[in-house]
Amino acid sequence: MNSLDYVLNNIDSLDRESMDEAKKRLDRLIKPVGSLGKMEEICMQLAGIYRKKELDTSKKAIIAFAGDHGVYEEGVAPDPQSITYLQFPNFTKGLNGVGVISKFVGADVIAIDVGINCDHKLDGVIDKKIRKSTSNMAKGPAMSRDEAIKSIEIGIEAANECIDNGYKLIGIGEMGICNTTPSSAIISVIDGCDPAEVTGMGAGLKKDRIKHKADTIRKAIELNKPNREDAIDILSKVGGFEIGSMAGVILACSARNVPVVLDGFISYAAALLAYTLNPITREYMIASHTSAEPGTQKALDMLNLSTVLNMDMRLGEGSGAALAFNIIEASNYTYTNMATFDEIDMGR
Ligand SMILES: O=C(O)c1ccc[n+]([C@@H]2O[C@H](COP(=O)([O-])O)[C@@H](O)[C@H]2O)c1
Ligand SMILES: Cc1cc2nc[nH]c2cc1C
Repeated sequence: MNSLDYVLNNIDSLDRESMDEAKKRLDRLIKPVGSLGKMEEICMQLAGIYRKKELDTSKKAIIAFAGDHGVYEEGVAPDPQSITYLQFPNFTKGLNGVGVISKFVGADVIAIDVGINCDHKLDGVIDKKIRKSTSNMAKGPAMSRDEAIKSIEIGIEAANECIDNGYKLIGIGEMGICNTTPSSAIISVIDGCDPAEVTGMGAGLKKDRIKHKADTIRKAIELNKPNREDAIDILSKVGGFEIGSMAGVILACSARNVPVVLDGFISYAAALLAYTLNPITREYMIASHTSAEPGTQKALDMLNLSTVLNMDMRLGEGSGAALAFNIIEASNYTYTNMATFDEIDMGR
């Protein structure tokens, strides 16, 4: 049930009949046909995912993973690596961006350490540490193939546990100083573009260091030669533990008929890995917001997804996914509670 092979073999396309039923209801609501725009698309997608026209998005969670990155030593991130372990416990205390927004929207946050570079136990954090940080991808593969699969299976297990506990809407989040570097690498490999096209400031890298960051990514790709058609190869050579786990959540949600809400730039890299493993997964994704990181549009284009919100956010953590929960729930509430032309005489 938690194995990658099992999940990959159990992902089906959305249920067209339920989507058609939802569309029929949407077209009977007292409004011009299609006038609720993306709210309507979301409701039809939810109906296709849940395989029924009655939608329940009330119990929701952000599953966030944290890990550190060996490539940090190349000077590609602006902040001390210790921020990863200092910030992660704040996720479940309602103190940081994702914590506060989740509190506001009534979502739970689950925080899982898959590779933070610290030895001590972190308050409110589930310990699934694979290793204290990946290896430096500018010098060799970031992780072994077995570790890559393990990172995905940790994500699958976490999502399955949430779904067993009744969660109906799941968002993905992350924390990892330096993780825009492997994210840009993954997006560049899958797109086939030069890393410079998809590399940006991350958490605030100075403009004159961005070229060095792109050069480092190019060096890592040239050295490791990831196969762009093999997601496990890409993850193991230029990825990160938390990125693999986020991909695992996407795969499990797709196999269990639960919508999965993407967050920012790092989540797009995870989504592209899941999509490369099984393209049907994109039908289960809701892209919450357009990250300010360059490379965003390329990633979203490859996934053929458009975002719910455009807020110039680049915090990560799951903050954008949590914020979009409100829009998704409002869409469902409107679809469920608006009157229809059959119920009210509107002269037609
Ligand atoms: O979500 C995004 O689009 C996003 C864009 C830039 C940075 N971040 C966050 O900042 C960290 C990575 O930035 P960096 O510069 O250290 O690679 C990591 O903890 C992410 O959560 C997140
Ligand atoms: C404080 C801080 C919080 C973050 N949350 C996600 N990435 C981050 C990076 C920093 C530096």
